[in-house]
Amino acid sequence: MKTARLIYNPTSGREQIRKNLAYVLERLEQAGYETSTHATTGEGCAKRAARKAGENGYDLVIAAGGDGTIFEVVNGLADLETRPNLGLIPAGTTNDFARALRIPRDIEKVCDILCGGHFEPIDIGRVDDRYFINIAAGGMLTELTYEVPSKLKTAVGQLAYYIKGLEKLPYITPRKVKIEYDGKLFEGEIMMFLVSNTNSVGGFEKLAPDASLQDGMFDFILVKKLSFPEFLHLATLALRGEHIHHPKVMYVHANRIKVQVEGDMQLNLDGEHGGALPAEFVNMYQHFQMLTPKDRIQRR
Ligand SMILES: Nc1ncnc2c1ncn2[C@@H]1O[C@H](COP(=O)(O)OP(=O)(O)OP(=O)(O)O)[C@@H](O)[C@H]1O
Repeated sequence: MKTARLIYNPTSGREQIRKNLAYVLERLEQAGYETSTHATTGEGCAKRAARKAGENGYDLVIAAGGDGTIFEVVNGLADLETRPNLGLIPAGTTNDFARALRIPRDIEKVCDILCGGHFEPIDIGRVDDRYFINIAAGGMLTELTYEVPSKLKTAVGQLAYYIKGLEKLPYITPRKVKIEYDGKLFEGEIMMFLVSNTNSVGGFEKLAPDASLQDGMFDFILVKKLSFPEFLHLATLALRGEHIHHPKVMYVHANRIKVQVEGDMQLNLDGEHGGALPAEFVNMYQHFQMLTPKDRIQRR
């Protein structure tokens, strides 16, 4: 019999996951998995539980929660020589990664995917000894994902990010950077940068419109210095995926990106605080096998 470890965050999103546990376990059993569960208790718990599951030889590790839970699970497993397959139950507020993989929130459909046996290889990103699955970002507004209080997210969902964002807009200033990417160089003042592994970031589905999870490349987006009205215009273009043609935006594909900054800039990794820059981002080609919908359209 195959073995699965279901690691879930009982506080994710609107706290639905616990109610669905019995159903999920029954479906996994029918699909031939002997499954055990682990409820996380706080920061770092999902990472430790995933690591242990990997070391104990589980065939499948399922992360149930928001992007933060998946981030921890991936970080617990990524540097193991033999890694279990990954499954995902989206139960967070934004669920960018699940959205990128076209994994719905409906629990029956999620179980169809978990039990369907359709695996796809996926890339992940590495920064020093840490990993990310969705996005690494620095600069303007990128700190929002970990500054928004969990209670506010539970109450109003994604709107919480926009409320906090408006509060911060007047305090934003550009930063001087030196960026090396696949042998090329950019030097100048920027508002923000995004190193994206998927096309779905912060609830914007078209922020990195060409991103593929299987090509060994990041979509690298850089927003150069701009005025407040220019920024607002850019934000509206971003909703339609048209920002990449804006003259103040640089959009390239790269496998390895090194960012150095003058002064302080904090790093955001998959929505969590990732320390301060400088940093080097490396794409780890098809590092995991992941359960995905059979009819998912593959890019590039
Ligand atoms: N039992 C718990 N009580 C409080 N916090 C927890 C618990 N278990 C995990 N956490 C914290 O929750 C964070 C991850 O939350 P998660 O991403 O799953 O949900 P979310 O914040 O609702 O969703 P999203 O990231 O999509 O906005 C973890 O990094 C961890 O610090």
